[in-house]
Amino acid sequence: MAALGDMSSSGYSFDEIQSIANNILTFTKHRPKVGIICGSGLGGLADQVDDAEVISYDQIPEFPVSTVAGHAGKLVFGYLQGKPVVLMRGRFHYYEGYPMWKVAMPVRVMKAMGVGTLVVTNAAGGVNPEFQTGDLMIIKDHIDLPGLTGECVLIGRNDERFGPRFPATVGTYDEDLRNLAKTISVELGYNSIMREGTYIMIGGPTFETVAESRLLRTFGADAVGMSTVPEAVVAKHGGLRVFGISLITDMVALDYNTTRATTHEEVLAVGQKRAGDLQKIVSNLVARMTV
Ligand SMILES: O=P(O)(O)O[C@H]1O[C@H](CO)[C@@H](O)[C@H]1O
Ligand SMILES: Nc1nc2[nH]cnc2c(=O)[nH]1
Repeated sequence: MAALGDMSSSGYSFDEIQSIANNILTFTKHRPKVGIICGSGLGGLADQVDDAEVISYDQIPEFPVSTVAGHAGKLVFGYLQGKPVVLMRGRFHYYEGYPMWKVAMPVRVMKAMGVGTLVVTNAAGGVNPEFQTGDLMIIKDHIDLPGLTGECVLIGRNDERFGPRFPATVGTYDEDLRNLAKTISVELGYNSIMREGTYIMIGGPTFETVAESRLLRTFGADAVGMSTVPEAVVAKHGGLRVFGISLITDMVALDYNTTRATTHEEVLAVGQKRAGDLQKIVSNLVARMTV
């Protein structure tokens, strides 16, 4: 194998991704069909995985490590509601200093392991003034702010085996899965907290100023965070079905008459309090999706 990461701007080659996936599969008997990426403080879903086999990221030579509180840095293989899954307890963020391709590299590894559906979860700030802390938002669409300004995850040489040079991103978030999640949330009595909207990715790690929050609202964003979009873009590029859901952990400040400032501790605390609702939706969704 060539030195890993030779193509520094575009990441691991197709063969390298295949080899990383094959290496990981030697640690587990499971063969996942659904990949789930857990957002900040939302890794508790892993406790519901049956027959779990856990691999630390630091056991996998080519994997980055999680450096953010609330991201444990483990791959969890097993069955969720009878479906073979792999969960990432801990994702990688651009602000940790990883190049964008590396942030989303695990999605290609998941695909190489046989995953056909990606579920992404995150903690996000509410930008839509009608939202409240603790709401859940099905992601209907996203705004790739880094991508629009030259930091798209697909920058670099393209290997058509990963996907086309100029991929469409319309319809990234699968409509059938979104409808199924809406049905499930009604059945579970979550309609009063369930929203649907547009997630905007900022690079972070700074939380938004008031002026920036106003700008994000003007752009049409309903929720803001520092993740998810590169993963969803790489998944769509590779032909995966994608479902995304945000837990609104705080409301951004849209006026200057506030002394309130978002902290990561607050994000984790709300995550701890409300993660159960998000986990119920995701586990019921996985139970009822075809794989
Ligand atoms: O998107 P996840 O990983 O849930 O994390 C969110 O929470 C952190 C900020 O508190 C940021 O990393 C933001 O993106
Ligand atoms: N305001 C805000 N809240 C968050 N909660 C989780 N991520 C974010 C973010 O990027 N901004």
